[in-house]
Amino acid sequence: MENKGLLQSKELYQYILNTSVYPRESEFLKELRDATANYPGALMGTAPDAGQLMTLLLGLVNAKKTVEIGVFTGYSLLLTALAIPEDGKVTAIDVSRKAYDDIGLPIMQKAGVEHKIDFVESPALPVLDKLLENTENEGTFDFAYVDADKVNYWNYHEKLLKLLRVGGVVVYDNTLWGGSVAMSDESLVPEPYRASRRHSIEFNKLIAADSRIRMSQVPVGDGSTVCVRLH
Ligand SMILES: C[S@@+](CC[C@H](N)C(=O)[O-])C[C@H]1O[C@@H](n2cnc3c(N)ncnc32)[C@H](O)[C@@H]1O
Ligand SMILES: O=c1cc(-c2ccc(O)cc2)oc2c(O)c(O)ccc12
Repeated sequence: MENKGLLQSKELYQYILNTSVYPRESEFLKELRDATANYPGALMGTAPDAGQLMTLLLGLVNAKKTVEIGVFTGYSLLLTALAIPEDGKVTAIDVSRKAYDDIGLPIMQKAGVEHKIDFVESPALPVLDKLLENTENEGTFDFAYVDADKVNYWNYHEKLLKLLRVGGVVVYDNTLWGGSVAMSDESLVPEPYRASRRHSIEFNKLIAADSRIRMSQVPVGDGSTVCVRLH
């Protein structure tokens, strides 16, 4: 497979996938990953090692009510739906449901988890605002996953902290943005990474200074920042 990781060698990343990730990956997740491989934008899918960390965290917090921003074909959505209980719910938000309908939905149905998914086709900010309009939603979400437009990560963070319960977890994907966040010379940054890079750098600074959360920057996949709401 192509090197989607940030480690010192492709071989080391492949070793981790082959030894620790793929043997434990659900057959439905593998099917979705394989089906996504030839779909336009395939590189955007959540990396399987980052997905495995999400599954671990969903279990640790006994996640039942969750929200996801950025679905694409649905790798992270499927692992969430598989991890939550039968009466759990994931509100899945994406500006377009085409990739989900083309690839993910039939696999969700086969996996028997479609009933746990509430897909909302919309930009995410107004959906979060709508959730917050209903004060009963405040502090009730166990888990959130953000894997969409980098420019809005901080806006998502402010709203998600209101929706999460104390002890709830939010995971932000792509926070190392292909390693570009640490490149001192802008001209060395590959063109596709340039536009979002400064947003990721700014977000990483803000989140590291946020006293409302406990956090860890984990170098799985393209960088996952794991945050726990403290109070
Ligand atoms: C990196 S992909 C998500 C990958 C997905 N988590 C997975 O595991 O395959 C990013 C997605 O975010 C969506 N997106 C971009 N901007 C958005 C916004 N403002 N609100 C909601 N979704 C958005 C895109 O349509 C795209 O499908
Ligand atoms: O172009 C990308 C690439 C990724 C990406 C890179 C490496 C990984 O291990 C995982 C994902 O993610 C993207 C993304 O989340 C996005 O919103 C746009 C583009 C890309």
